[in-house]
Amino acid sequence: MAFSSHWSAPGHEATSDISWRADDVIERSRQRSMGVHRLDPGRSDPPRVLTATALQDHRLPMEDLLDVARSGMESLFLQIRDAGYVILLTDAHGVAVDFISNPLLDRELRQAGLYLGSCWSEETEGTCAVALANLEQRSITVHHEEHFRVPYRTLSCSAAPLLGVDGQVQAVLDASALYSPDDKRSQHLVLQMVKSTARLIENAQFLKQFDRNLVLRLAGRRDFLEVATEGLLALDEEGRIVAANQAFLQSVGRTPAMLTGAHVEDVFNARMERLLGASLAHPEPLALRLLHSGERCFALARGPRKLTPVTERQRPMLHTPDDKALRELAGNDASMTRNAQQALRVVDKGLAILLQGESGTGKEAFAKAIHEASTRRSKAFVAVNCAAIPDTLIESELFGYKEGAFTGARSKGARGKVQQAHGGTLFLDEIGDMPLAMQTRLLRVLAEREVTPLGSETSVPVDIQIVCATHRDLNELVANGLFRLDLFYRLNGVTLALPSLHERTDKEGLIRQLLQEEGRSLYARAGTASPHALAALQTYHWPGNIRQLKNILRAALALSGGEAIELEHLPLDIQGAMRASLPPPRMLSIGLPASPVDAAAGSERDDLVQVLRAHHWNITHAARSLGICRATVYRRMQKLGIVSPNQQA
Ligand SMILES: Nc1ncnc2c1ncn2[C@@H]1O[C@H](COP(=O)(O)OP(=O)(O)OP(=O)(O)O)[C@@H](O)[C@H]1O
Repeated sequence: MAFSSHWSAPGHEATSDISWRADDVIERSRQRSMGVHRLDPGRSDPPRVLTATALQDHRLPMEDLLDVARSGMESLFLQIRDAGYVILLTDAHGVAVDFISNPLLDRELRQAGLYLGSCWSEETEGTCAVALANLEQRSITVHHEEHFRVPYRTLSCSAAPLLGVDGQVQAVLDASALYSPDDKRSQHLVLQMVKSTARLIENAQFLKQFDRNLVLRLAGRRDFLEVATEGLLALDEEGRIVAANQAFLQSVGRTPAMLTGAHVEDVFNARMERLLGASLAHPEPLALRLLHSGERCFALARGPRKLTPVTERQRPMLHTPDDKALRELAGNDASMTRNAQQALRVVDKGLAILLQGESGTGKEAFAKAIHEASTRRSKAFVAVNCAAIPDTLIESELFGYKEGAFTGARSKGARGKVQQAHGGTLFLDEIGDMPLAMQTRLLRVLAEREVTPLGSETSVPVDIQIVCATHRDLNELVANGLFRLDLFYRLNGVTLALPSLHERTDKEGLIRQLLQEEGRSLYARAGTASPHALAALQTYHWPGNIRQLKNILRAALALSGGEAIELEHLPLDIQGAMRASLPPPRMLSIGLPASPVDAAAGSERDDLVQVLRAHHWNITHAARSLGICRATVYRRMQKLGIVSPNQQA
């Protein structure tokens, strides 16, 4: 097969490979859907849609690709949106990790399973384009009745795999329409567009991945070399092949394993010095010949990206993630630790971060800690509570206004919060409460990275990290038309769910830490609490989360005059919760005191029972909270006749 004719084809697939026929592939998949996966074609429910957190687990490993793929998806969407297409990018498991659509069709698309987070695999959905592009590593259209499941039989879906340099499917790009003509040939052009966008994304990803290598851009035709690269080869400084893109591998009929490590001089009739020389001088196409076939091709060499040498003076300016604040907030809680780790992975990647959690769970504190961990930490952290600003003021507050835009007290003009956050972080709290008109303006700022103050004709460039927070379910707001879907995509680059205080597994440590901090701030010494008071604080359900805990500790320390907090210094509902949580003593103890002489022992026993109960009878934890060793707790339990519930008959 001629090398150059290969490369002049729109995609890199071997189109003349007669063993591959889409109809056969679809038929085999339909048989598997029935016989192997045992699916019911008439089932009416749409595909499963992952929760925001589960979706994040699929998005995180693909961060780099998502970034590059976004541009390709947007340009494809612009070309075919008016024909009613939506664009999906799925990972290798068929999970839609990115999605672009017309928000007006949102409800209908969701019902059809075309949605962010939907799962398209042959095992669960039967024959569909995403699954087949993935399984067959080919581009394919699955049209109307070809879908296995009845609910999808109005859809037309064209999908192409994105292959990594190892030849494995990294993702699948798909364009789907809810309605289309019956004739499948109407989809031919769309399939070609999906295919060439997939190639563009693969190549852009390749160039990004190997920006520190010498890269040869190859094409069969000299004239198109600069505008339509086909083959890509990354070389190390000695001229060995580090990676090749799929188009090159297909053209020379090699697998990645066969080519990796080979020397470029064993592949082309060119000396490495000549290639290097070409990359350093101005880029002139080089005419090369492939040694194995004698075919001619043309190459442009791109030199490795120059790394700016680091001088001693510059070094302190370099970013080393400062995770101290995030670590402190995470404490010893597993889900907070995971949140902090994820935040550190995405910081400075240009992704918006969405924090979800009840009021007082520390969303703003977490947003500040993200700012501290970023390269932006020396710039402003600007917080805006979207729920607290009246609708009439929010526009000028966020975007600012030009002198003369208003009369009276506001006649002078002001920079909005977006501009104030330039170079730093903008924290948009209660984003779910932002009015729809403002959402549109915010979307424009995020897309165009510039802001136009009210009354002004000129826009100002802005560079901001966005962190948003909400206690509301944005998915539900989107479904009810109260939140723009496209803004939702822009904002939830990463979603982190902050646990409520009663869910935290390190509550005791957190209480002690805050007690110390509040004591130091009020009386310049660490605050303490009696075992009773500590147990009560741990038992309470804390509807107001950390903010409520801080306030109560502060008030209790004030009432105790800086001495150890006792139960009586705590609000009645906390005292009450403690008592209500105690089971009747009869259930817990044997050998009740028989005489008044034993009254003191009785109260000692009650105290110990309370602490044990607060720690769910975990002796280690109870011992730690009392500041004594486990053996002492056991000894006291024995002496006072306390038997833990799981040892009672
Ligand atoms: N892990 C933590 N350790 C210590 N203090 C914390 C922690 N998390 C939050 N706080 C403190 O708790 C209080 C409430 O936190 P914050 O204002 O960040 O909550 P929020 O979720 O943004 O609340 P809202 O939704 O009501 O705006 C603040 O005083 C904050 O400093």
